[in-house]
Amino acid sequence: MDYISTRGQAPVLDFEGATLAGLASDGGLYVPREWPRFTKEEIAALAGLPYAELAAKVMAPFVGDSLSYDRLLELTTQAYGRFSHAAVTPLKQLDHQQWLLELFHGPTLAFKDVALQMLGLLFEEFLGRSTQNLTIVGATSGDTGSAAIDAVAGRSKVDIFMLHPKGRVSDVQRRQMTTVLAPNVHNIAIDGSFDDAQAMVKRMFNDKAMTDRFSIGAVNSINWARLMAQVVYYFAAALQLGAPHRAVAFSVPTGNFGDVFAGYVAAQMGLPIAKLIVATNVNDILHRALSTGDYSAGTVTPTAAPSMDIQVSSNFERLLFDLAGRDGAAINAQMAQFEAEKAMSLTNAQREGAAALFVSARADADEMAQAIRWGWESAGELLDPHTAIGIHAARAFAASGDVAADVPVVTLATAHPAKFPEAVERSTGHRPGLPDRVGDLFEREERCVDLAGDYDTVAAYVAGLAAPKV
Ligand SMILES: Cc1ncc(COP(=O)(O)O)c(C=O)c1O
Ligand SMILES: N[C@@H](CCOP(=O)(O)O)C(=O)O
Repeated sequence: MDYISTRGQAPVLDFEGATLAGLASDGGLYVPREWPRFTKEEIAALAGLPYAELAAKVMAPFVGDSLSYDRLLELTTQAYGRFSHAAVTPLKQLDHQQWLLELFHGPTLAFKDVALQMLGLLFEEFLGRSTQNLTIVGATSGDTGSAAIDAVAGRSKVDIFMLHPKGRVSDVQRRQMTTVLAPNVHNIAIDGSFDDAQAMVKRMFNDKAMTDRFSIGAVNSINWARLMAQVVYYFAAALQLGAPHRAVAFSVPTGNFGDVFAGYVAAQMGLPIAKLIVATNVNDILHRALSTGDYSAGTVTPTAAPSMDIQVSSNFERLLFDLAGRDGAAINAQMAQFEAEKAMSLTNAQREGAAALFVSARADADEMAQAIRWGWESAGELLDPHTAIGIHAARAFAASGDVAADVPVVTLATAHPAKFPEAVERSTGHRPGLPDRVGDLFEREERCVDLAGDYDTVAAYVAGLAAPKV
C-alpha cells in the first residue's frame, strides 16, 4: 500500500516509511492512496474471530508488503495480550438501543492503548531493520502521553519527549506519565494548552536544524498507524451487533478527530455504519464545522473532560482531503488559510460529503454531569466524563429520531472512570477506584521538567538529550 500526503507535495511512502515518518514533510498527513474495500462476504467471515486475528485481517491491506501476514498476527497477538479483558474491547448493552464499547482495558486505561501498544511494536520491528534511532516528540492532553510512554519505555533506539499542558491533565493522567523513570522517557510540562503543544510538535517535523540531526517520529494520531489500529474496534463492535447484515451507529467523544476518523475509514472499507456522531465538549470547533461549515479555533476552555480540550483538530484535515476529491493543492490552500487566520470555511462539497455520514453534538458541563448520572442510575455504569459526552450525544440523536429506533448506537468508552474520579464522584456520589495493576501510582516518584511554552526552548531541550539519527 502506498501512502500520500493530504497536501500533495511529500514523497510517497510505503507503510513502514509512513509509520516512521509520522507527519509528512509538506506539513500534511499521510493517508493510504486508496481505501481497501471488503465485500459483504469477507466482512461476514470476520465474525467471531479473536480480537488479535480480527486486527491482523483488518490491518493487513494497510500494512501491505511491510510485514508478512504471519508476522503481523504475531504483533497483534503480543499487543492485545497485554489487555486485562479477554475480549480486548468488550461491548455492553445499556438499554434497548444504547451500547458501550469499553476501550480502556489496556495498560494505561484509555483507548489510546489499543493503537499505541501496536505502534510500539511496529517501531521496534521497523527500527530493527536499520541503524536508525527515532526521536519521538508527542503532545498530550493526558491519555496519548501515558499510552505512548508505556508502549516505548525502555525500548532501544527510541527516545520519547512528551509535552503536556501544565496543570491541565488529571492527577492520574500526569502520574501515569511522570512516574515512568526509564532513561529514554522525557516528560515536559509546558505553559499553554494542548493546541500549543501540538503546534510545537508539528513545527519540529519541519525544522531543518532538527530533522538534519534527528529522525523525528510521531505517536500522536497524525501518525497513520495509530488510526489503522483504531479501525479494528469498529469492526469488532459492529460484527457483534449483526454487521454486515445490519447497520450500526457510533457516538465518538472527539478532540483531535482521530478516533472518529477511524470510524470513517471502517465505513470506506465497507462496514455498514448508519451514522458517526461526533460528540464534543464546549471546545466545539468540530461541532461548529460539521453543523455550520465554520472551522474556526477559539481559545481552549479547560473542562472536566480535559483530554478533549482541543481546538485545532489535526485529523479533520484527512476528512477534508477525502471530501475535496483528494486534491492536495486545495487542502494546502485551505490549511494555509487556517494556519494564518485560525479560521476557514468548508466548501459545499465538503459540507455535503460530511453530512452523508456525520452528525455532531456538543455537551456543556451540566449535560456531561447529567449523562454521568444517567449512566449510573439507569445502567449501573460509572462513565468517565469523555464517555459521558458521547452518551449525551448518542441519547440525544436516538431521542430525536435522527438515528432510527432499530439501529444500535454504540458509544466509545474512551477512558476508565478512575482517571477522572472527582468528576465521576460529583455526579454519582461514587468514587471509582484504580484497577490493581496501577494501584501504587500515588506512591511512585515523579520526574518531569517544566518549560516555557515556546518552541525554541523545547527544541533546545530535545536537541540536548536526543540520540542522533544513526
Ligand atoms: C479519553 C479521551 N476521549 C476522547 C478523546 C478524543 O479522541 P480523538 O482525539 O481521537 O478525537 C481523547 C483524546 O483525544 C481522550 O483521551
Ligand atoms: N486526547 C489526546 C490528545 C489528542 O491526541 P492524539 O494522540 O489522539 O492525536 C490525549 O489524551 O493526549
